[in-house]
Amino acid sequence: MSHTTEATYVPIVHSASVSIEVAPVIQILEQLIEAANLSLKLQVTSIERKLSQKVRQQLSDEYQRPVFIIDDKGQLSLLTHHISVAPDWKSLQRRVVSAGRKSEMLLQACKLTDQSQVLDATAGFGHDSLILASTGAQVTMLERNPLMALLLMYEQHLMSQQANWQKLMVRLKVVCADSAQFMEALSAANQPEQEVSHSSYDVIYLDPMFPENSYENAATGKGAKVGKHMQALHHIAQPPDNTEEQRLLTLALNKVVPGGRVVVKRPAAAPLFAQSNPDESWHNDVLRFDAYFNKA
Ligand SMILES: C[S@@+](CC[C@H](N)C(=O)[O-])C[C@H]1O[C@@H](n2cnc3c(N)ncnc32)[C@H](O)[C@@H]1O
Repeated sequence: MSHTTEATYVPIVHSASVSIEVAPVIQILEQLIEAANLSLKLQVTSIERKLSQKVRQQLSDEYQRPVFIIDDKGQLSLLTHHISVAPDWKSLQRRVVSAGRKSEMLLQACKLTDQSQVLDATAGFGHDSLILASTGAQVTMLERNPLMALLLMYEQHLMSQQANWQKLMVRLKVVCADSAQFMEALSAANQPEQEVSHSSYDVIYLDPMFPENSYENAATGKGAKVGKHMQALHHIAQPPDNTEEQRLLTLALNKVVPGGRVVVKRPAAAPLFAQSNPDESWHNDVLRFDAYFNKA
């Protein structure tokens, strides 16, 4: 999707004593920004201090907006509101390997084969995309926040260098786009070819933001604490309102093949997405996956 908006300047901070070479990291990020036409411009800053937790908090307060940091091992993270997070796909290795056994509720709900084409319409840190792609399915990952999209693209680039991740990496495609606009444009003649290889998908997956307290049990007020990744996202992404939910569900149902499905992830006790009753639902104490079938 091409961006005509003015580029956002993003600080990217590293310690002067970092033990890796920073220039190649910046070069790759700039290449990714250019190739995906992201509306971002990096402002590289080297600081004398090490990036300890205290220094990260100071940087967060100083900038008052999301900042990229490159830590002393060369890892790229997004720092926002004192929290620094990275996709860290390696940490999912065990789940990715065992996901083939369909032990994941996400996969029970999505019912994929190695021929499936999936659209993850709310990619975030890409964790669910990895589980989806572990089945052999092809996954197009949509992320509308350009900082998050760049984090995903960089992670995919890094993991593609690892021999045991390469097969999985080629099944993922990260696109920086608003998913409603992307789905609307799927059948439009003017959609740039490099971003769209399909006019419809077997499964469209939605994991939209929800209010931070949605995991709480309505009766007791207690519940699962939101993880660090979600805490960070709550500072940079908003939950959809009812109109946006309706739009996303309607578009998604129109863009799955007959017999295909739209799967929506929700906190277990959250209200129905777009106030629509699912055709089937899977849940545990924390999460719910609601599936809507294209019965055409
Ligand atoms: C709850 S997170 C998804 C987490 C993801 N499932 C994972 O496993 O990491 C939602 C993400 O979707 C993105 N998002 C929300 N609405 C979107 C939309 N309409 N189009 C594209 N991305 C969207 C947000 O910026 C955020 O990064």
